[in-house]
Amino acid sequence: MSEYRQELDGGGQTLPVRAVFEGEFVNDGPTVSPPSWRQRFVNAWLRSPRVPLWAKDRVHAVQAAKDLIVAVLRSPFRFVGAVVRGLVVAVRWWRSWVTVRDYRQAAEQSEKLADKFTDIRALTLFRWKVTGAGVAVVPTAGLVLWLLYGPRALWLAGLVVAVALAALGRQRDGNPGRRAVLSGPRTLTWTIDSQVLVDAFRDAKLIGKDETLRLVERATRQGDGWAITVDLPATRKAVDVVKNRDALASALAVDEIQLNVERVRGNGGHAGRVALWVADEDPYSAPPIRTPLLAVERWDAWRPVPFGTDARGRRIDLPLVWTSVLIGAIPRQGKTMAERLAAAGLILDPHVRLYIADFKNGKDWKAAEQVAHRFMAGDDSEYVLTLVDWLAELVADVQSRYRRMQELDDVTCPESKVTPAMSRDLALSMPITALIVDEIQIPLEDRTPVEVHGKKLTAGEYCGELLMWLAKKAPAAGVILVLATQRPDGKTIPSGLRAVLGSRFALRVMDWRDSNIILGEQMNTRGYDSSRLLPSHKGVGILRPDGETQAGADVLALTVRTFYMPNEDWREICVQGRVLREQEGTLSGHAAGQTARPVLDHATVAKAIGSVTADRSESEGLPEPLASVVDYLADELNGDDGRDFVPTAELVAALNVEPTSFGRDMAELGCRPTRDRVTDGDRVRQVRGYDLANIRAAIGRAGDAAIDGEVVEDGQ
Ligand SMILES: Nc1ncnc2c1ncn2[C@@H]1O[C@H](COP(=O)(O)OP(=O)(O)OP(=O)(O)O)[C@@H](O)[C@H]1O
Repeated sequence: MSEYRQELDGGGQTLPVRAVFEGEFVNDGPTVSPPSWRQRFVNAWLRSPRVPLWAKDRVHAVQAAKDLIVAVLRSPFRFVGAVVRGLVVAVRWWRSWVTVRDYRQAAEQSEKLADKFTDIRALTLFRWKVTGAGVAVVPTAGLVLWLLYGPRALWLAGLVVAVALAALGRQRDGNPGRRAVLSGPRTLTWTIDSQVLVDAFRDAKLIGKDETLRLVERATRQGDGWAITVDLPATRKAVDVVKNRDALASALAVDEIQLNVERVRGNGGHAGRVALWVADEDPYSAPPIRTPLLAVERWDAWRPVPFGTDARGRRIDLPLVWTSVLIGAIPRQGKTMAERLAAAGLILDPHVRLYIADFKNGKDWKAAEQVAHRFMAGDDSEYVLTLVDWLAELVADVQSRYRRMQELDDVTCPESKVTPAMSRDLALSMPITALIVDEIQIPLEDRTPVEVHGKKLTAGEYCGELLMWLAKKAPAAGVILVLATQRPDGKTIPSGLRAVLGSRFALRVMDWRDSNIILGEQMNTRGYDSSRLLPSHKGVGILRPDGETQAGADVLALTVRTFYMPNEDWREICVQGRVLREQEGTLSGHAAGQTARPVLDHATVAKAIGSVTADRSESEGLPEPLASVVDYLADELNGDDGRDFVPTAELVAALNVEPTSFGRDMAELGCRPTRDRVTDGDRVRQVRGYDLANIRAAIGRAGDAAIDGEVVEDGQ
């Protein structure tokens, strides 16, 4: 048998490695000894569903002990309460008995009260007599007992009666009439009496009248609130509970901001398992917490950046590398603060290159000037055009990165993605690069005409195109976008751009539509609607992270309150960022005093992003029905290898339009139908339809008209 020799890393030492034959089972690992009986017992104990949770876990054991002490301390009061309720029940029963209520009601219903009146009266009289006899007998019996056995017998008899009354008056499920009409605040009673929680789920219509919950983890104190995990009945879904959090909050009599509902996923969870956490009070009313970044000397941009805390006070970090972030809110809700928090982590990593564009033109970003490779603060068209240049520079950079990555060996660059080592290697020149834009709606809405690759566009549209390309392609090459907008409406931020921004953070907005625009479609129906956040909750928003957060890998979105970073802290971080860059020799561009503008070839960039004509045509600015046609044929209009004719019947069916008016509207836009042959299975037929070249020409005409119109408007 031949033997190969394998060299160990570094040591130069060689070890013989036996040849391995195909199909041979190889087990080179250390032999695993079977678990001892003790380990087996512990494993079985921990896994058994029959062993209660308190016997497995210290936290639950402590909670169970606390519950027991509370129950013991409360028991005398509960007993007295039950006796009083029993007495009330007994008196009510006696009253209805002595007045022969059932007989009387039956006679009333059958309208024979007059006939039965004498009988009823006689029976009432008789029952009063029995009552009188009872009243006479009971004290006499008591006296006899006392004389015969002394006072102890009386105590014993009293105890028996009290126990009987307590049994009669004990709180039972579905006992109408036993509950006070106004039972006072319901808050937190569910932590003691789980029936209250079941009732709340029923009241919120999350489970049916005959259904109940199964307790997975009893109520325990966690942070400043109570946590409990329950299983819903089969067929009921945890996502519905998340969705109808408000109804549950109402049923539990707490503000919805205090109620945190999460679906328990992965191992130990399933589609019907819900973890609830109810805060004792508004978790966001406490003073804000300062960013922990103040305490660190430097940060690694590859580590998620400390962003804020969730309602339970858990720290939530925001992963930034390989993704891009969109932050949206109405003014004065903490948008800039959130964006600066993301930026702070990047500033404290001297290997990160920063492009910072502040279209708010305030002092919020001023301090970052000393670390930024490119920096500007302003809001007129001149700045928008500068941003366009930056974007073009970034597109060219990303392309050059991909080209260079192809040439790198697999050890340095295992995939077409920048690695931490690559991003820090100055020779490779592929640092993590962040483009941070505040008030992105300003450049996106800018109407300055620009001509790119022979096409007329507005600067805003071109910005949108470039940003879209970057958001799609750049994160893997180490270029991150962090965009914040004050106007999160559908028109301002093109849907194509929104779709490719991985992480979203929505602070308070005006209505659920705006919230969906930031967080993604249908998010309000899944229970995430940032328009419901309170105006007083500055810095509180819904985070839809791209990747794992401390709340778990599978959490769709969570409410986060950002850390607080006033200007002095921000300045301190920027100063530290500069010191670090100076030490590492990574200070460049604007921060290093270089004012040279990038040398750009917009034609190459436009060609690279390829979509200037086609993507732009995605409905925006085009009249109907051309916009719908363009959306439907998007890929075919973009590609050269698609078909060049589309049958009218296909368009009419796909767009669900009336054929005659569709033909007329298309003709008005200069698109006349022609006849062409199409293959339908084995047959070749001649049908009416439109040449794609005609449609492209119509798009061009309509687009030019739109831009010309805008220029005239601007000029007025
Ligand atoms: N996490 C937070 N905790 C407490 N207060 C905060 C928090 N975040 C922001 N704020 C406060 O909210 C106010 C608005 O913050 P910021 O300037 O970031 O809002 P903005 O949405 O960027 O405003 P604009 O739309 O005017 O640019 C500030 O006074 C700030 O102190």
